[in-house]
Amino acid sequence: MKILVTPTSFLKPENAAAKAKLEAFADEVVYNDLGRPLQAEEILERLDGVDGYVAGLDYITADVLEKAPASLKVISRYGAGVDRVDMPAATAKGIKVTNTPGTNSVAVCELAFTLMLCAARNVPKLHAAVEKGEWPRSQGVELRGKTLGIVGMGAIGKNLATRAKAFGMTVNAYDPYFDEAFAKEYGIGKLSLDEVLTTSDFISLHVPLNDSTRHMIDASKIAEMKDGAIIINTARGGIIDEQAAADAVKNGKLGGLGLDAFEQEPLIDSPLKGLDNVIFTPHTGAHTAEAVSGMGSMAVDNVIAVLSGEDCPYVLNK
Ligand SMILES: NC(=O)C1=CN([C@@H]2O[C@H](COP(=O)(O)OP(=O)(O)OC[C@H]3O[C@@H](n4cnc5c(N)ncnc54)[C@H](O)[C@@H]3O)[C@@H](O)[C@H]2O)C=CC1
Ligand SMILES: O=C(O)CCC(=O)C(=O)O
Repeated sequence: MKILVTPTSFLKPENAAAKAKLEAFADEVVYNDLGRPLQAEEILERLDGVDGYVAGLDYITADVLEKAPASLKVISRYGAGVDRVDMPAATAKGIKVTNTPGTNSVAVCELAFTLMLCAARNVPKLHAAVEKGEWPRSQGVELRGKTLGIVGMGAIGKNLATRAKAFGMTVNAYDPYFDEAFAKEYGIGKLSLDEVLTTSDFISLHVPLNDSTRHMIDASKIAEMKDGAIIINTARGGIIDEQAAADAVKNGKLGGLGLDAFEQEPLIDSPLKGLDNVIFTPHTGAHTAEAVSGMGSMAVDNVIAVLSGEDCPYVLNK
């Protein structure tokens, strides 16, 4: 068996046991030598003879899957999102795709909360000012008493909701598969998407990127939001129309943005850069010691289970 492993954080010490397990199972394990997610051509150059592929945030397009060798049986996503895997093409080729749901939900929720607090108090700007020898006594807002609107109340959205309640926020959510029992237990309001967007001081996005969520936050949706609303996106670039969001920060409609995910990663040229109270992190929501270890061990278990012909509950395209 030959396995390709591309998430560079898989090689952190937290994954020593998972790495040893994989290396004991396989005849050959090839690691990502580029130190970043792979583009289509770069994937193909590394797929020769590969049976299992533990995949980071690589762009696994239909073209890659059509040209993939017949040996490839499983793509084991190291993480929750599968938007960068062309699922119909994988299914057509008989390649199973798995993911690691829930392994990084606390890590991402804590980053979303961090971005929300940083935007509320303008922390990055204050830090930069103090570094320069300035001492601005800026004024922010408290989260207490504010309304948080969560779009997508799955693993991450639910973790965020409970923490926001502890901070004294009113929490409402939109999710087509709304979990009524959870909402009742924690006092979360069930609203439509438009109601969430028009009534919230903070809006946090936790939906997968697909055809129904692409640009779900566009200029028209932003226009209906409360003046000064702050949007947090730790889900995927592409859910927000970045040009529309940048324009809305510039003209004062939005109070700020906290972003961990972008349409083009890494973020090089972007209308979002250089704006007041737009806070970036480099798609690092899942990068805590705990989540890296959780993603690594489940991704390894998934690839081994599929290649061993065992039942794997995390196969998304049965
Ligand atoms: N920044 C990062 O490093 C990470 C980002 N993510 C992103 O966050 C997303 C959510 O992750 P989880 O909460 O773990 O997934 P999840 O599958 O537990 O939750 C997603 C929720 O979104 C809901 N949903 C689907 N379509 C919707 C729509 N059109 N409107 C509203 N709700 C909708 C689903 O019903 C589900 O409850 C992932 O798909 C991934 O893209 C996930 C992990 C790490
Ligand atoms: O950081 C990673 O490698 C994966 C995080 C992520 O975006 C996901 O779980 O979908």
